[in-house]
Amino acid sequence: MASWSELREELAGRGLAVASVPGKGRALVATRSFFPGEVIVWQEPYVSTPNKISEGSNCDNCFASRNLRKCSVCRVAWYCGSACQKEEWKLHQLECRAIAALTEDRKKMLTPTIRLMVRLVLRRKLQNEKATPSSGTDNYNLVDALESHISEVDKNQLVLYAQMANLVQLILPSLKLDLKEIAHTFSKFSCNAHTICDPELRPLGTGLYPVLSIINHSCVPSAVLIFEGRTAYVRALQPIGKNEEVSISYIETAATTMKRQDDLKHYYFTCTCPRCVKDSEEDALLEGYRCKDQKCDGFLLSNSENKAYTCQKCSISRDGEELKKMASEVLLLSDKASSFVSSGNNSEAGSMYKTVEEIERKLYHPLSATLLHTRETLLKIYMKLQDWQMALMYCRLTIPVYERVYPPFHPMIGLQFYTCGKLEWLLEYTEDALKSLTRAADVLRITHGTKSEFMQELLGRLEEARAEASFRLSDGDEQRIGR
Ligand SMILES: C[S@@+](CC[C@H](N)C(=O)[O-])C[C@H]1O[C@@H](n2cnc3c(N)ncnc32)[C@H](O)[C@@H]1O
Repeated sequence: MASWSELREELAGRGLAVASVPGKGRALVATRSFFPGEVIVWQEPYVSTPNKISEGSNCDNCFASRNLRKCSVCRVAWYCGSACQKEEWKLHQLECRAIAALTEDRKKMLTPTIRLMVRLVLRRKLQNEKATPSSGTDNYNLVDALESHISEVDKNQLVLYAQMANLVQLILPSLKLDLKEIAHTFSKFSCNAHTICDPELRPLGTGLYPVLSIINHSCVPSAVLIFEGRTAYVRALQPIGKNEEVSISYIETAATTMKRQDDLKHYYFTCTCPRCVKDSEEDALLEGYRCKDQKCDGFLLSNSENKAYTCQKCSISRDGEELKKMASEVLLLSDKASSFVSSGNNSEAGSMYKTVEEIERKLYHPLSATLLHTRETLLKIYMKLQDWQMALMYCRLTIPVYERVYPPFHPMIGLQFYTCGKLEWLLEYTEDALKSLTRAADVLRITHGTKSEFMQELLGRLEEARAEASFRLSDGDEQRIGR
């Protein structure tokens, strides 16, 4: 199996090194500078699986979602064509035999996590037997070295991991597995496996990328992880200097410090990034109430026992009881609205969420995360209802908040401008569409590169909007000079 010196060599060739950082463990560090948008590192998964097993949502090999055909033997794996089937064959043939022998009830227990482990065991076996090649960045030693936090995992979780290990043994009866090691590896999955997403950040599957797993978290990350198919690319979001650590975000960062720390709990560390140790103003904006004076953008802090909340900008106070009453009304209505969403009644859900948004506007700061999420929900609902005008209105309202909570080159900002641009194009607001698509391309060029089908489509739309805008301009000029 490939050695650590091979990994060091491969990383050195890319301008990277593995360092040990007190309190963080291993870290990926730049040994040269990287410019925004530059690919720092990319990797194919050691193992991966689509999220929807048996339903055929994505090709097992390239994660494409078109022209899928089921493996006729195991009826679990899906491929978009014979090339992908061939590429996966050595691994799948072992998996296929094992799955095909399962009863229908056992097959139902084949969750993405269990399947990922089955594939991991088999991939290791293939490399050990030299049936498939290994390299400095593609070998089981890298999986072995992953952080597991096993001594901190709670008892109930350990029992669950042990049961899951037993299930893996039942699926692979011909192999004598070390069940303790398998349970330990499930714990590694929990803090190292990556969710494979499409270009619009919708989750498609799970993969283990042991080199990318060396990268630590920051709530103000210097890099971003984006997938093309199941290939993972880490690109710089800002200039990264020599000897600087490369960081990505493991969580949704448009949230208060408390929420972010809570989301990071299953990684067993407390983030000490600049955003987490800063004062509470940003949190007060994200979760706080708005000033009574609708023109004031100050944030409110409570006095003793939350009886009143005082604006830190103009000193006007709001009554705590009245705010509490409004907040519980919002909760009640949101519950009802979400049950309409679950039952597919989008039209009722839309009108109820609109009422929620109106109350929230009076209650929360314009940059509040709660208000943002309501507007995101309204955007989705009106997209489903094909009410483009309403969808555009809510999309536009989310952008100032995105620009406040995300760094300038965050994919979420680019994607929201893209949605805005597409809606404006549909509604024939050509000038606005051109502006939004330009902003989208400026951001997504950095986070997604320019080569993928997704980016080519965006750049094509941008060209189209540019041509249409200049045609309209020249047409207007011609009309003005009386032709
Ligand atoms: C995906 S691994 C990252 C690489 C890891 N440092 C290692 O040594 O393998 C995730 C784990 O790294 C550590 N980690 C990541 N980001 C951190 C941070 N900002 N501060 C402290 N520890 C961090 C935590 O132990 C976390 O569970």
